[in-house]
Amino acid sequence: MDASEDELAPEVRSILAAARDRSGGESRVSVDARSFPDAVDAAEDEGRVPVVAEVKPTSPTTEGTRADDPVELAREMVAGGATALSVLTEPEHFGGSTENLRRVREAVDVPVLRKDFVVSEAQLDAVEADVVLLIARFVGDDLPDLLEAARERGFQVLVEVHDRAELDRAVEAGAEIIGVNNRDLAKLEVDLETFERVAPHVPDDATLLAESGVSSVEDARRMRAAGADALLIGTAIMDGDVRANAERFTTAETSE
Ligand SMILES: O=P(O)(O)OC[C@@H](O)[C@@H](O)c1c[nH]c2ccccc12
Repeated sequence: MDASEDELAPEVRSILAAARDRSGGESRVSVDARSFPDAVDAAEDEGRVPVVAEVKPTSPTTEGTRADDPVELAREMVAGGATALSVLTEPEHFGGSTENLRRVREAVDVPVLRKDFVVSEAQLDAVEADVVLLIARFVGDDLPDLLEAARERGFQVLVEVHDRAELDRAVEAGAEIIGVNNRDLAKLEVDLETFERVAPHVPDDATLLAESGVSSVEDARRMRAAGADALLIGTAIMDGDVRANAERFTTAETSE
């Protein structure tokens, strides 16, 4: 463990340790990806706020587990206007699975993001997805190689950053889809100012996501005003009627 890992919340250290032990797929995947930037543009043209709705059965910061069929939840989210979906595949801390992702991607026609803690090339082969997440803080110096390895397989790549230094590394590596995570992985606390601080430095041609902590229509408007092309929303959509929740956020700029 390097020095910066000492600063991570214990839950996050446990997630990372588990991620390092996880095996990859049996053979190399080749993905015919649905374009995420095009889906974002289409939503925008139709007057909807581009929302990536997340199927997240549980998390270290959520109470309880939602046991509903992920496919049902996914369909409801799309019916509520979601532009894309994010599906947790991390099994031990988020209740996810690669099987959930496979089934969801088969059931909907929007782009689907694989939400996991991928730290090695072989893990990219665990399941097909339209977009795969790489977390700058966790992949460290391997970011350029993993980005390249993911693209060779046909994935689009969402690179998650939390501060200016990580953003610079993402841009340097050639990231085209960038997410600023409002949740600090050291303390697990959410602060929407994180996005506001980092967003002005993101190149204009990147597709920019605000991730985590968007819990109200006001938060959604605030992130959009700060430059978010799309919002990644989990808890606030998973809690209650997912269709109505998704609709509330996708219409945040056209409702009262
Ligand atoms: O539930 P929230 O606060 O709306 O957050 C969603 C998403 O941003 C969060 O689940 C997340 C952001 N980055 C991650 C990395 C791995 C697992 C999960 C995440």
